Amino acid sequence: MNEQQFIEALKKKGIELSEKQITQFKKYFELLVEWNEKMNLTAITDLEGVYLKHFFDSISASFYFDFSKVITVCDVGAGAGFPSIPIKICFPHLHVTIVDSLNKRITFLNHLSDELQLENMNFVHARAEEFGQNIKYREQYDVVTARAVARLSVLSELCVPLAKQGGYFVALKAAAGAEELKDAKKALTTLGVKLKEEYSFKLPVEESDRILYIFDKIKGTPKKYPRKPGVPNKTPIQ
Ligand SMILES: C[S@@+](CC[C@H](N)C(=O)[O-])C[C@H]1O[C@@H](n2cnc3c(N)ncnc32)[C@H](O)[C@@H]1O
Repeated sequence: MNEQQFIEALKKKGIELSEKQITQFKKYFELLVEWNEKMNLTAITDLEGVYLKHFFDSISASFYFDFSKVITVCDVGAGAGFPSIPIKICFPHLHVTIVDSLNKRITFLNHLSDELQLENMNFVHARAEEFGQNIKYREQYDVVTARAVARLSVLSELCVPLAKQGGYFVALKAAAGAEELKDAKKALTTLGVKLKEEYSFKLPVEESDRILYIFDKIKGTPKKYPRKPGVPNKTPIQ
């Protein structure tokens, strides 16, 4: 998907990018490729791949979940900024917190955010399970997002404690998400979340399967979260 196809595809979905936003995506691509030479950010570095598999794929969550109705977003394990930075570019009113356990990626994101002149961004170097235990951050976000971080059973333990009561947990998944959902049923019930909506669709061009899960965090759910949730990445914090 080249830049023009990206602009057209978003327009069809009701997102009309301004010149400023088009330039922000261009700069994002350039910085991603430049920094990827110094540190491992992504295996996808060709323009068409980045616009499709990172930018468009991230924004596809907003075709089903209305980000214009929320303010605070926490993106768990965003790596090089996915899905929250492309979403933030399209919905500039959002206040976005990214938590990632790899400090090099946080350094990249701080630089990226300055270069793109993004406002109301907060980057935190931490494990989500520890971040979520901090009373300052726990149950603070309207919506918690994650893509390609862990299986749903573990991911829900990382993300749900951060969502406000009455807020949402939005998981961007590939086809394997369906199996993961079955395994995660118990964890989701314990955490007090309910599957609100589920959308299966295909990423254009390569026609690969995607599933978007939107979970509701029910008001009045138990405040007791597992003290030691499963940790997907056993390596020491870096
Ligand atoms: C495979 S990458 C995916 C990055 C991005 N979400 C994407 O879709 O391209 C997984 C990211 O999650 C981070 N991560 C893994 N476990 C984590 C945890 N427990 N808390 C915070 N970040 C975590 C890793 O450092 C890495 O940047």
